[in-house]
Amino acid sequence: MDINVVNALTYEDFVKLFGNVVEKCPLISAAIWSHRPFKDLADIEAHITEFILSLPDSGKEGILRCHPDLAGRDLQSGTLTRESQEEQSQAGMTTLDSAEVLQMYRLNSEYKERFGFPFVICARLNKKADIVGQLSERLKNDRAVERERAIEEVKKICRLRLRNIVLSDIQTKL
Ligand SMILES: NC(=O)N[C@H]1NC(=O)NC1=O
Repeated sequence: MDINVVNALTYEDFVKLFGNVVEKCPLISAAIWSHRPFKDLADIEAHITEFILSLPDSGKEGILRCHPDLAGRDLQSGTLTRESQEEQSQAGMTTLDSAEVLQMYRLNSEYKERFGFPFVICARLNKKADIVGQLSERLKNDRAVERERAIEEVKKICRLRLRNIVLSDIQTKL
């Protein structure tokens, strides 16, 4: 994908294309559009990171709360975003047996009860066993540490989603 094509996009098309690089947070792409022209994809990523890190803790937690649970209700009812569906599928979350679904439900609930936001991890970079292990492990963190840890995962998810957009045909997404 040519960065000049991206830089020529209207904000409507830019948000349509990049609006879900951070799950259900199109506000972020709408905000960084004004930083055009971008040098390259890494520059877009840097602006997204800068925006996220500039938020107060409540804003960062708001971003986390826009994420669906792994193997949660949205997956069961088929209401995940296309990106999240692909990611959860790659991590093996769509083929859990009923005992594993129950285990995820319990751990996700415990996590949300403790922190007030859902457990977020870059599913593409983790297999099923790693996700369960990390979920149990990160439950031990204190809230501030865990908030930053989860935001790091949001950045990883964002990087891979951006890369996916570049590799695919821009026209098919507009
Ligand atoms: N809760 C959570 O981590 N959700 C996600 N992770 C990921 O890679 N895609 C998601 O939707």
